[in-house]
Amino acid sequence: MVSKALLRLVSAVNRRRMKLLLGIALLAYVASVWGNFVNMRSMQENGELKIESKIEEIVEPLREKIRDLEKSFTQKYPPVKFLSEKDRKRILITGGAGFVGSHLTDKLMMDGHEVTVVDNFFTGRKRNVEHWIGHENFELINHDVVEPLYIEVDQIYHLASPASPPNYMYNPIKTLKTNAIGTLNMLGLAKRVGARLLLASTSEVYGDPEVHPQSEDYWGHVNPIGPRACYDEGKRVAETMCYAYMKQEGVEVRVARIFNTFGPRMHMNDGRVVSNFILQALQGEPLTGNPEEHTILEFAQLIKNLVGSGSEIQFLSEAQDDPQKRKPDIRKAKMMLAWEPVVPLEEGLNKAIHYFRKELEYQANNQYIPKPKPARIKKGRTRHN
Ligand SMILES: O=C(O)[C@H]1O[C@H](OP(=O)(O)OP(=O)(O)OC[C@H]2O[C@@H](n3ccc(=O)[nH]c3=O)[C@H](O)[C@@H]2O)[C@H](O)[C@@H](O)[C@@H]1O
Repeated sequence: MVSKALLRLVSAVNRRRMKLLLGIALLAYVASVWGNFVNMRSMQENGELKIESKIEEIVEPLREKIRDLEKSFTQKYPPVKFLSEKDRKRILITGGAGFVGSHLTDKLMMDGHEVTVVDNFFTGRKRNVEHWIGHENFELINHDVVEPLYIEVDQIYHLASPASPPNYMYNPIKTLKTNAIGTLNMLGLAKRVGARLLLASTSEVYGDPEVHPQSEDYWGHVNPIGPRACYDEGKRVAETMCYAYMKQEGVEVRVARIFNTFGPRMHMNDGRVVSNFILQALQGEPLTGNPEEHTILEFAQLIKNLVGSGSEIQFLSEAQDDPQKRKPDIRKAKMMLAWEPVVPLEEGLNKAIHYFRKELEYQANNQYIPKPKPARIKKGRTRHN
């Protein structure tokens, strides 16, 4: 009896235990299912976050591209003055994509005129005037002035010609054609439309000058068959043609004899002293100074210091017909035009250095670093210009 009662008691206890155990197991099961569910949820959320950030990584540069595109559609041009029809001139600038021409383009555009740039891009570059492309007052024509040009304009600035020795000596006959035939064509155009023409001439019309400084009435000292003659004589005949058209045809002409200039937008391969020295100093190469010209040596030292370069200064033999000394006598220009240079040497050099540093970076990014080369005459090659 006792044993039966004991068994019932034990089994009752066990049933309760079993129930308890079952309850606990059920709870554990529910908890684990819930846990898994929560885990999966958070994994899913994590996954969603990861996907979202991946999408963001891809989309953000696209958004940036769209913003750039939007900006380019609403492109802001440099500020342009409004000129009435009466005051607004139609101006042709030959060589307007070059170093000097593109700055003139900026000035005349900002003054509110309609500017047509004509350039064959031998030394000029589209980059120099790209900020005006699309502007209603601006037009860019790829044309060689050796070919006639028929357009209607009020003024002509005739700058088209290579201007640095390596460039104009590259193809001397082409340089002669550009200055002779090109200037003839522009004067013919000026005559037909009654436009005033300004010729960009050069200090090289003085050759290796025998007077110092050089004034407008000095006739010059040019070797007519030397390596620089294509440019020197080309510009001299261009000047002669301007005054012949003035006297014979009544064309209004102006001649500006530009001395050695330098600054932003100068071509990397220009080959003149300032760009050569700056590029050499920036690239840690020797500055090739002329021994006879003390001022050139000073110049080399100044550029070296401004660049902060470790380049040495190297003395080479001088180039044939290289002018020994040149300095403009600007008294007349000052008196009649109230003109005188306004940018001090160091400021101008710093601007040029800043520009060339950027150009070197640009070239390096495009895997091409040109080095200024000394001028040389190419022999035995047929050209078809
Ligand atoms: O050989 C001559 O006897 C004549 O040469 C020129 O007259 P022309 O050859 O008719 O030429 P221009 O009108 O002066 O024009 C010179 C060049 O400019 C070019 N041109 C003319 C006009 C124009 O709009 N665009 C243009 O490119 C023509 O190719 C032309 O060959 C002189 O102007 C005349 O005085 C001279 O008598």
